[in-house]
Amino acid sequence: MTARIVGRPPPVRLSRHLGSLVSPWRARLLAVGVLVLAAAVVELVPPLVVRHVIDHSLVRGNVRELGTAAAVYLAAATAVAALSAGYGYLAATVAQRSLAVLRTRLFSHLLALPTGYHDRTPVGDSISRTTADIDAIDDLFSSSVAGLLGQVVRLLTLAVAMTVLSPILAAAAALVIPPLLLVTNVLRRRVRDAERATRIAVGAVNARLAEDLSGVEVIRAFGRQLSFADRVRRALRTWLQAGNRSVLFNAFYAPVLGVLAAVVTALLLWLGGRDALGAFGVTVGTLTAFVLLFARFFTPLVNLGDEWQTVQGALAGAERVFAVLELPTDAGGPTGPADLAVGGSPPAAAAPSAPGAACPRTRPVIEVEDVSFGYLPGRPVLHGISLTVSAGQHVAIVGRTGAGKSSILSLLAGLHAPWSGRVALAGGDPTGMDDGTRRALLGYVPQTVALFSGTVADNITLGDPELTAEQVRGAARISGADSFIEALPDRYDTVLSDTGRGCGVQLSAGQRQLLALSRALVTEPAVLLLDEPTSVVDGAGDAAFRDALRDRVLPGGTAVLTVAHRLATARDADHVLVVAHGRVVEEGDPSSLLARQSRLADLAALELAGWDWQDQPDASGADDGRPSLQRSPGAGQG
Ligand SMILES: Nc1ncnc2c1ncn2[C@@H]1O[C@H](COP(=O)(O)OP(=O)(O)OP(=O)(O)O)[C@@H](O)[C@H]1O
Repeated sequence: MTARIVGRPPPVRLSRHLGSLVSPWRARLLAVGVLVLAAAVVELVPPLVVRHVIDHSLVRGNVRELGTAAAVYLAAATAVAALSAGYGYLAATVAQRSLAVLRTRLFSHLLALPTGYHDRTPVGDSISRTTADIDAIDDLFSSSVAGLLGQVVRLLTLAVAMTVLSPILAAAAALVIPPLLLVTNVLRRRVRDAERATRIAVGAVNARLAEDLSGVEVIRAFGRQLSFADRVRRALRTWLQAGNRSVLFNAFYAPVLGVLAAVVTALLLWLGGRDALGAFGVTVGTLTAFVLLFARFFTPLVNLGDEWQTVQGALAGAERVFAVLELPTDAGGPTGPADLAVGGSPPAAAAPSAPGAACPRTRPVIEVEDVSFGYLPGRPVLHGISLTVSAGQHVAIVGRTGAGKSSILSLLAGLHAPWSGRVALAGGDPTGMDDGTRRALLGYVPQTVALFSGTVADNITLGDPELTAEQVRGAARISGADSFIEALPDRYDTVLSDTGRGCGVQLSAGQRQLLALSRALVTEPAVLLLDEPTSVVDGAGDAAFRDALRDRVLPGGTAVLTVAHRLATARDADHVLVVAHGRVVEEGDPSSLLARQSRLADLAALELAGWDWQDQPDASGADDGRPSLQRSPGAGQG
């Protein structure tokens, strides 16, 4: 499945997403609305008190009412402050809770997205969406949303109050509306575009940082610090330019509104000064109160302008977050193995002591039937591949670099779906398995080992509490990891750093591979997919693992499919497939293949002579999988 983020979701989806995000906190939001409305209404009281003081107390010399007026003024102002604090607090709690949910939902969704999405999306970009883009929404939700809501309600109540106070003054003030709408619309679009560009630039910078920092050893070893720093500087410059555009457009908004407000206020005062309003019954007090209300009317507008950048940044961030959430995941409903467990036992419980004991010897556990597949449309890398592996059988795939060996394993691991043909593990589609079935059924060692922060045991169990210390040790003994783990400071409780960096203990590449093997073995799976699992383990370690596989894993009924790095692995297998250019070009049992003139025999002869057959790319298209003569560095003469 091709999962790509194309463009942005239509605005209606954005509001639907944001709505569904906060909907669990409807009651709190309702309380926020009520408090906002109450604050906006109470806020009308101070100007009306001023009008009363001018028209009734000062003009008529009735100073005794001033004390009451002052008390009402103070009470109203205090009530507004209290109500604002109340709705601000409630809105912030809704923001924090809903964004915590959003972060978790986004991360879970990222984990469930098709492998193809992660193949094409830099890790830094995904990190940027889960952190910086949600932070942008957080900025709006936590600190601004209640304020913004308050400003909008305040605008409406002030507009109503001004109209009620003096329709003629309100009509004069309404002259400000057309230029106001024009300015707002132009700046809104500009700031939104700039914020969108900013969010994309932040994603690009994060992607570059993640990539460069994970390759820091290469950069330093090759003396390329300056050039890589320059690449980051260029990405940062794009971010800065987008940010500057947003700030620039935003900076214009408040001053332009200030000028518009001043023009209308001056007009009102000018009309008042020429006594042009007396005919309409506009008193000095009404004019004063109106001007005060009008000034207040502009305060929320200016405040809205100040928050414009935050709002547009949050909307641009929300677009990127929801664009990912709208991508379909791989989980197409559990379609577990049809009848992995003979006699109906669940696969997890089927093999308490011997790996794969649940599978009958004769039926294929791994099935690949006439499969074609590619990562990019129109560029197939596998053509009509077929293979089967039965319980207790070991099949090895050999072939040169880029032949398509790992692609076969990744289809079987359910990381990709085939274009055509059928892939099945114990009769089930590996892309649709639920987690429990997958865990019971499949042990997979990919070519690149990923370790996570945590202890050695955590890395073997991947945090599965069902696995016992005895099972962990058992798996490590089979893989050969047990001996080096026992030598670590806290044995199985030794804390590892995720990538061999950081504060934990660092492992060698070979030790990491043995740990990955233990991880694959610990659930005693019915299927083992091993992609060059001992390629950087020394010869003795490789031989020990091959022995353990033969003596302790295969007899339990586990079906093993190995991409062989060394031909010794292929020799040990029950069946060998030679793959070239995405096709099976030869297959058979290794001893008969080696006994006659075959591609496997050619490869064996070359390996014996010290020629590295595997590291030669399978890209020329000219050969048919027969080895070319390339001597491996440091290899001895045969
Ligand atoms: N994630 C991917 N996206 C696009 N193309 C890919 C991807 N992974 C592999 N390919 C391409 O698919 C082809 C087969 O790759 P694959 O990794 O299956 O080969 P391989 O035989 O396992 O090679 P090696 O021995 O080097 O591991 C190669 O041409 C490679 O460029």
